Amino acid sequence: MLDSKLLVIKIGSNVLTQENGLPDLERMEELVAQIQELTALGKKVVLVSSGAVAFGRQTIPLPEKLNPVFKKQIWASTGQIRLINQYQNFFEKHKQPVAQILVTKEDFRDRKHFLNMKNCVQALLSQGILPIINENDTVTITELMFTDNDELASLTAAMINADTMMLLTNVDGIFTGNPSDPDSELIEKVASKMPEVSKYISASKSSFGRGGMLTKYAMAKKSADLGIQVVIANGKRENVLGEFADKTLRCTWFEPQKAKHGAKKWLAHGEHYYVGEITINEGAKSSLTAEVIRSLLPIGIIKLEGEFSKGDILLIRDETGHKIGLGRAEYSSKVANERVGQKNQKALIHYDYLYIFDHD
Ligand SMILES: Nc1ncnc2c1ncn2[C@@H]1O[C@H](COP(=O)(O)OP(=O)(O)O)[C@@H](O)[C@H]1O
Ligand SMILES: N[C@@H](CCC(=O)OP(=O)(O)O)C(=O)O
Repeated sequence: MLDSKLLVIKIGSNVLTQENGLPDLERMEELVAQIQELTALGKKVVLVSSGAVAFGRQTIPLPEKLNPVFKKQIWASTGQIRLINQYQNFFEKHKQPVAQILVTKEDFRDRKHFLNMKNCVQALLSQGILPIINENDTVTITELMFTDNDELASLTAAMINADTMMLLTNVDGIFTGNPSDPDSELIEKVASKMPEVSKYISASKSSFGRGGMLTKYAMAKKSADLGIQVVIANGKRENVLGEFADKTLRCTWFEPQKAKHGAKKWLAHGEHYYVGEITINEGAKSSLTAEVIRSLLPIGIIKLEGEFSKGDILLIRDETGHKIGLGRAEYSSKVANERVGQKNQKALIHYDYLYIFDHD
């Protein structure tokens, strides 16, 4: 494990609930105390916490047949108050001010929104205030939803250039089979050149979780590729954060790759957020996938689809339709359409705002 200065800690619903579904306030208070110990060591922490729905469900009984969307909205909106109140009470005992940030997927799509959010988190951290982030569950329904808070944590870690992301759940990490099966072993390290470990992961979830281990794995892998070390560990474990700081923690650790710079990290998560699509010719493809990557000029573009503005994310495909990367538009689709295929035109995607997918 590597040293850490700025970390995103994600706490899953299961960590904060007991088996009977009631909030596990003792655990929550413990984790708050441990976060304070990390802060005392000079580390900066951003918390991504689930638990709103689980806390709401406990206090607001609803008829079985009520529309599930309404149920989620009612439990999330009532539960989030309880969740954040508990955090505030526990952190107050350590004289630690906290802030609540509720976000949607839209906030990560638009680069201006994204930068506003990033600046806000940084401003809070610079004043010694601990941000607690959750999804704004009352307005995010279906396609507006994050897969789960593991995705939100991973976007947050990329946004603030965190060096570490910890996903705290109710198992010690990724096992070679069902974690409750005594023959299953914990996978302690995941490196980029290792064979896929996703084959071990079943779609089963713990009782109150949303995404399951598969999204945790996918998000951990993506973050590690961007240069962020990732730890999947058991948030129910005594002194989990202390052991992390001492580098003695039993967990699954994802080795980070060479760090990518900020804008590329934003783009790397843009696969679900692109507004337009461009198809490029073979010459442009070899130039973009070469060792020394160049900007994408209109001469290499064959086709443009969708209406986009300057700053929007575009998906890049080759002539066979294969997705090869993402980039940020330097100008609108209106201007781009006038320049397609032409020589001596300004790049539609600048090198600094280009993210090429790993190709096999
Ligand atoms: N190979 C595996 N190793 C570890 N956990 C697994 C594996 N396959 C499935 N899981 C399940 O993933 C669950 C954790 O994911 P999830 O329910 O989303 O938790 P959280 O609420 O903390 O986000 C574990 O409780 C476990 O049941
Ligand atoms: N935003 C939701 C959390 C959804 C979620 O991703 O839960 P989990 O899989 O436990 O991290 C809530 O606060 O209830």
